[in-house]
Amino acid sequence: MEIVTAQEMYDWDQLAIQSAGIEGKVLMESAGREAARAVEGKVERHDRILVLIGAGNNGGDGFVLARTLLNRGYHVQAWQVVPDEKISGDALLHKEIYSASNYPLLKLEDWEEFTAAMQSADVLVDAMLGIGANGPLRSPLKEIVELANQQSCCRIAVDLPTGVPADEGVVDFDGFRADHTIVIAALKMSAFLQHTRPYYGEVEVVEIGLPVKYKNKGRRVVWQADDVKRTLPKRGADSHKGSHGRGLIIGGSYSMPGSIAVSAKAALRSGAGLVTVATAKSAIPSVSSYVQEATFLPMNEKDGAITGHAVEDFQQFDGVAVGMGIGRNSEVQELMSELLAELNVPLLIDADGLYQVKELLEDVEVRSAPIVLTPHPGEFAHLTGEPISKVMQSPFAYSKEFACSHGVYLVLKGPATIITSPEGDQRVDVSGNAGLAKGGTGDVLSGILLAMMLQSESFMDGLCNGCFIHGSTAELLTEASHSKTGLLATDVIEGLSQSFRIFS
Ligand SMILES: NC(=O)C1=CN([C@@H]2O[C@H](COP(=O)(O)OP(=O)(O)OC[C@H]3O[C@@H](n4cnc5c(N)ncnc54)[C@H](OP(=O)(O)O)[C@@H]3O)[C@@H](O)[C@H]2O)[C@@H](O)CC1
Ligand SMILES: [K+]
Repeated sequence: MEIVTAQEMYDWDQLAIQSAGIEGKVLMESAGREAARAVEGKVERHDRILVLIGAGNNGGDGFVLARTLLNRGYHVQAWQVVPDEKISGDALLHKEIYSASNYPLLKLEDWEEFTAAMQSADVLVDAMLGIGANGPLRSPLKEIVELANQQSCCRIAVDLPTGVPADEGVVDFDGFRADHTIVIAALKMSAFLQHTRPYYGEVEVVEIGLPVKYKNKGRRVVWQADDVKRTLPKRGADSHKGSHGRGLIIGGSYSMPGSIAVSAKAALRSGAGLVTVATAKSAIPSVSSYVQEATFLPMNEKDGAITGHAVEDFQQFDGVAVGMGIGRNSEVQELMSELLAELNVPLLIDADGLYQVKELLEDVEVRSAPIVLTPHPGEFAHLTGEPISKVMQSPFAYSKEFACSHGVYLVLKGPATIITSPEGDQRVDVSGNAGLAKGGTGDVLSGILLAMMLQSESFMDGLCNGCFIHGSTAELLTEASHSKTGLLATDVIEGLSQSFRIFS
């Protein structure tokens, strides 16, 4: 499913109109009718529905939606909240069709009357402003949004909640706080940003007949269950442990053995053929007691942390994950530098390894074997040298800039995880829930991703599948047996088998 900016949506729309000959008024009819159908799924027959209609094409959708719901016998009041002269083009045509259907159109002239109507509505439908939002909300939309947000009724937005920017990077806005947003044709970027996402409520996308042939080439999409089922590698009947890759996990220390233990176990549970753990000698007993299926490469240590360099021993592996619980001392920096320069296999870097990589970005750029970086927002801010708030206002742009300029796969973790390829393709994984907001879950993800790197033909598919499986496992567990409060990283590992049964 596509994720677009406002401009990309307009381009798609224009191509459909010019090249496929679908007229704008036809698209508007489809958009309004599909939105009406979606509204029907969220309201009761007896609900009093108030449709707020603005000046642009979003308002045009509102005229179609109001007419459609009235035709179907719903209790609807249509309120045009802008002066007549503001309405033109396709929206004006649909206003005329609405009026020709003999349905009453109310106009915002008396604020008291309008307030009373809002207060007695069970459902407010916002068709005031969509992707054409330009700058902070002006009167009267600003006051209407404020009033609408004070009501305790159900709020439904068409395409975008009024005032919420479609694109990333805009933080200063007032927005309609929707319980549901019915998105027209394609998801807008702001549905995935932490500062705009809460305005959307539940999201439903409706298809309006835009020819897919002209769409945005799929360079920014949501990765969904069907994609996982289509691309997750199957285990052949005649495969052996060597067919599924030999993975190495480097990290851990005497005082932090858990991170590497859960990574190793998660990699094995995700199908890696063989997993070896390279860690401080003193950490091996505790790691091995949790993950009996792994083999070990003992590393020299100082104060319980890795100091040894053994890159020649690492060349035999098909993929390496480094950084979990490894610590931040200068010897680790040397090891990271050596890994980047000498190890010629795919390398995933997480946690403390990311901290070290900040100083080694030039080595990252010249490395020919793939590199995967898996930061959370704080780690990504550190890598970019920008404040976390700035990075998270425009995570698509920052991710793309970073992945392309350094030639890495970037997995920017969060409620909407953005996975970016070195070529700038982006996919978003929205699986998972608040149960994952706990220590150790990132280490589990690193283990899953290593296993996917070992087994997938396409790196991007593998990384996206790994993120999806991780999040979906948390969802499955909290639906079936666990609470979000009590969920542990180790529970997620134990739940992986169930997820692979569903998605393989
Ligand atoms: N793309 C598609 O495939 C299809 C798209 N469709 C629909 O069209 C929508 C896009 O329509 P659009 O381009 O007319 O923009 P839209 O959001 O209605 O806003 C424009 C109006 O808002 C006003 N306005 C702007 N900023 C403002 C502010 N800060 N505060 C107050 N007012 C402000 C602006 O006023 P002006 O600046 O001109 O004075 C102008 O009157 C899209 O979201 C979808 O719903 C479907 O119908 C069919 C297929
Ligand atoms: K809207």
